[in-house]
Amino acid sequence: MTTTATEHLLTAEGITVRFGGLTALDGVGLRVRPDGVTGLIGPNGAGKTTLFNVLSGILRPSAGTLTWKGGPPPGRRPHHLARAGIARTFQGLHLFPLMTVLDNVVAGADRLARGGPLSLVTGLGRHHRDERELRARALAALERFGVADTAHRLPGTLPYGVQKQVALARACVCDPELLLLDEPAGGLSGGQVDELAAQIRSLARDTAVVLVEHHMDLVMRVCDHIVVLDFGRVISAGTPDEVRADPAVTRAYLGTAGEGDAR
Ligand SMILES: Nc1ncnc2c1ncn2[C@@H]1O[C@H](COP(=O)(O)OP(=O)(O)OP(=O)(O)O)[C@@H](O)[C@H]1O
Repeated sequence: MTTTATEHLLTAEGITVRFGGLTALDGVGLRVRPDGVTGLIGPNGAGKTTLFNVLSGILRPSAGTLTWKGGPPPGRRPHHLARAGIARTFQGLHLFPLMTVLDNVVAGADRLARGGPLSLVTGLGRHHRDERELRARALAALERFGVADTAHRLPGTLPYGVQKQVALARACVCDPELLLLDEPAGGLSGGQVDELAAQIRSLARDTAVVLVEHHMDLVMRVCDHIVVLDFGRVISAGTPDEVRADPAVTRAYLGTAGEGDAR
C-alpha cells in the first residue's frame, strides 16, 4: 500500500546542508512512518550524522523543509522536541555524571513536568505530586530496560552497556512518538547487540524509530525501511533485502575502506 505524505510522522524534503564550501547533504528526502524502524546508513562521511542533526532539530539546513505530522516542525530547543513527542539518544552517553541514574531519567521527563523543564533540575515550582509521578515513571522506564537496580547509583560507576540502557530509558521515559537513535550499538558486545535488537523491535510496536548505525547486522535485522546516503545524496532506499541487493550500495561501501561494510 502506498503511504501518503500526511500519513508520515516526519518528512524531510530537499534537505541541503553546507559547511563553508563543503556540501554535506544535497537535496535529501526522507519519510518516517508512524510505526516501524527507518535505518539511515552509508559509508563514513556520507552525511548520516548531519541528517540526524537536522531531523533532531539541532542543525538548521541551508535549504529544504521538515514537516512534523503534516505541519511545521516543533521549535529547535530540546524541550520543544520533547513536548512534541520526539526523543533522541546520543553517540556518547550524555548522562549527567553527578546525578543518580534515577535523576538522569527524571530529567528526560521534562515534557510532563507542570513546573517546566528547569524545575526538574532546580526543584523549584514543582509540585510534590509531580515529583512522585515523575520518579515512578522514571523507575518504570528503568525497569523496562532491566536496570532499575541501578537507580541510586551514579552513571560513571556502571559498565558501559548498563549506561547505554539508562540512556535508552531516559529517551523513552515520555513514551515518545518518534525516537531517534544515534549509533546505539557503538561499544556493545555481540550479546548486548542482540538484546538491543530485541528492544528496538519492541519499541517499534508503538514508536517510530530512526536508527543511524554502522552495525550492518543490526540494521538489517531491525529495520523495516532503509535509506542509504553517499556523498550527501540518497543512493538507495527500500527494505533490507532491496537495499542489500542494490549494486549502488555495494559500490558505495566497496569504495571506502574500514567500518560499516561486512558486519
Ligand atoms: N561541523 C562541520 N563542519 C565542517 N564539515 C563538517 C561538519 N560536520 C560534518 N562535516 C562534513 O560533512 C560530511 C558529512 O559528515 P557526517 O558526519 O554527517 O557523515 P557521517 O555519514 O555521519 O559519517 P561517519 O559515519 O563517519 O560518522 C563530511 O565530509 C564531514 O567531514
